[in-house]
Amino acid sequence: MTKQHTDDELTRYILDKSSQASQIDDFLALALTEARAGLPAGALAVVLANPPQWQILAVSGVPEHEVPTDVAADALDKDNIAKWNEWQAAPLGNGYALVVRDVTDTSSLMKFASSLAAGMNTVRQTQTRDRRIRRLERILEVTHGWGQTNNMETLLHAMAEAATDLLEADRASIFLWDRANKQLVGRPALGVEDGELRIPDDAGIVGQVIHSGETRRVGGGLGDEEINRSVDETTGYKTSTVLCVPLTSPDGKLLGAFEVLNKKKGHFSGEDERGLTELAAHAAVALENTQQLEELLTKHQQLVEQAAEGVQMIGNSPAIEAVRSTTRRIADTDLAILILGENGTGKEVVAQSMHYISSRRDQPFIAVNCAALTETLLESELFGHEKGAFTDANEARAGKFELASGGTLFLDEIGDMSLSGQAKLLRVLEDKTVVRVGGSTPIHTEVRILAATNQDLAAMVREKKFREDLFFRLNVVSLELPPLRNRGDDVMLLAKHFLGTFCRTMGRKTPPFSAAAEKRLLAHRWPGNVRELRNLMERIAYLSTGESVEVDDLAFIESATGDMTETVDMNAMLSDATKQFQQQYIRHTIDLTKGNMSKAAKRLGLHRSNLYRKMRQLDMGGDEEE
Ligand SMILES: Nc1ncnc2c1ncn2[C@@H]1O[C@H](COP(=O)(O)OP(=O)(O)OP(=O)(O)O)[C@@H](O)[C@H]1O
Repeated sequence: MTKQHTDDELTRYILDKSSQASQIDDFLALALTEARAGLPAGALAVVLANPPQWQILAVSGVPEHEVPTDVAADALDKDNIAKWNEWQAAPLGNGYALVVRDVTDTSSLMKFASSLAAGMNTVRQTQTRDRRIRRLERILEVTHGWGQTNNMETLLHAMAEAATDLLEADRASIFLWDRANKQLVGRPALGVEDGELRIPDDAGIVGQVIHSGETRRVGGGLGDEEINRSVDETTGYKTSTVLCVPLTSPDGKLLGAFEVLNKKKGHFSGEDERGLTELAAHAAVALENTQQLEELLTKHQQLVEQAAEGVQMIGNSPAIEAVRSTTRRIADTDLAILILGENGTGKEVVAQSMHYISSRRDQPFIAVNCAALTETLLESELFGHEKGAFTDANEARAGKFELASGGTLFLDEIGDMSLSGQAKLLRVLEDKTVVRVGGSTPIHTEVRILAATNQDLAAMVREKKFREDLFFRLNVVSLELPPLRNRGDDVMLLAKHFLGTFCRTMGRKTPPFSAAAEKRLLAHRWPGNVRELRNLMERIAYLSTGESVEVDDLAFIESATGDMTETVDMNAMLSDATKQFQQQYIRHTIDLTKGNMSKAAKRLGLHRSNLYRKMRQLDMGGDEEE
């Protein structure tokens, strides 16, 4: 048999085996054994350069540790046969090399090396095809049940689970595109309170996929800076690798994006990309079939609308009209606003209405009462803390400034904030960043601040209890809510509104107010303002039993028959002081006569109709006649 003949036989053998093999190891074992006899060779090995190491894939006639890798490195470097003593090496492409000992015929060696390289390629293709088939089978297996379920939540969970499993990732989320609100709704959003993550539709990698309709693979040193860290901050999760594909329905409608995070080993591959694309195609069909898709997207909208409807600022008095119109005018600015007024005058109501008529309405409204927490707790509540920042800080936590980002943060009782808290607040207002307690990294936040107080902040500035720079910053626009006693007939509007609401929840018909009861309500000083009135109406709804609300039902009104304990503001102008005194004196007299206006007028030496006129002049309400 000629040498040429043996070489050809070896080549045929190699190609034959490569078309049957499904595993590279099996193929190499057969090929090397055959070549040892055919070439012939004393020993053979196939190695892979995997810097800084070498991987020995197969050996014949030599233990693994005796395979010389330097000669293989030489061969790869010059892309040609290399020699070292009785050893030779030939490159096989893609970092693979064949290493042989005691081969005399270099031309046979080269022929064998090239058929071995071709054979390895064939086996690799078979392996890829097999993996693809297995992946498709697995996809069919997991997606089989999807068509049956009509429950969006279950479906989304199943999809995320299938993706994490199939792609060996740590997490997966499906982002549905809420076009109307330019938002992406992430489900399931593990680690987020109430399981829903909403981000602007142009944020981060998912945003790019939505807008370009193209797959993105990021992380592990490639485009890391594009990962949206603010989402990580919300979830407390550290994203290192991301694969995100568009979620497109069969008729080409872009429904959202399917994202997997953190490949357990290494980075997401092109094969992972194909796998997720296939899974996404199935997911899109299943999702389209659930009627809940629309519901999910509209649910949030409905919740926002409900919340917005719940915030009603009742009142027609000129002072309230003025507040309402200023609120509308400044709602869509990002200005920090100071809302002033006694306790219970509706400062939070104003803050909420401003939020719900602004373009921030789809984002959170968060209220914090600065007087309710100790100095340390308040700072960690507002600015968040890093792990170990203080004894109980077992893990890092985002503060309200971060959580409210994109929305509104209402800081009630701002006068009670510590000076160091005030310094941090100023920083948020000036450069839109917060630094967590115990941390040093500034975190960006797009929050709008509305602050409220019933204290005299200017006086506090003089006493050095409140930072002057912060005061000026907050005081650019301020809104003043008048006490209820100065809102005239609004008292009755509010009383009827509250009584109606409470009676409806109790399933009870709302009783009307007797004329005497109305007068009594209008004459009261309302030291607790709207809150006091609301509480009173709640008690009446539960406790009164008559067809109408009578003066006797109002016995709960504080100091209704009490002494005249009110005082006139000694800093007021004479005309205001006189007005205040007259209001108080009339109220006191009406209280004494238990709301009997004729008796009250008599005691005051006035005709009854003159008393009503006087009350109207003094903004005390007072529509005519019982
Ligand atoms: N104009 C209004 N229309 C309807 N309800 C109101 C109005 N003003 C206040 N309320 C109701 O009165 C109660 C007290 O209002 P709110 O909490 O807004 O007052 P506040 O000034 O923020 O009080 P505090 O200073 O004590 O925090 C709430 O139940 C609120 O819904």
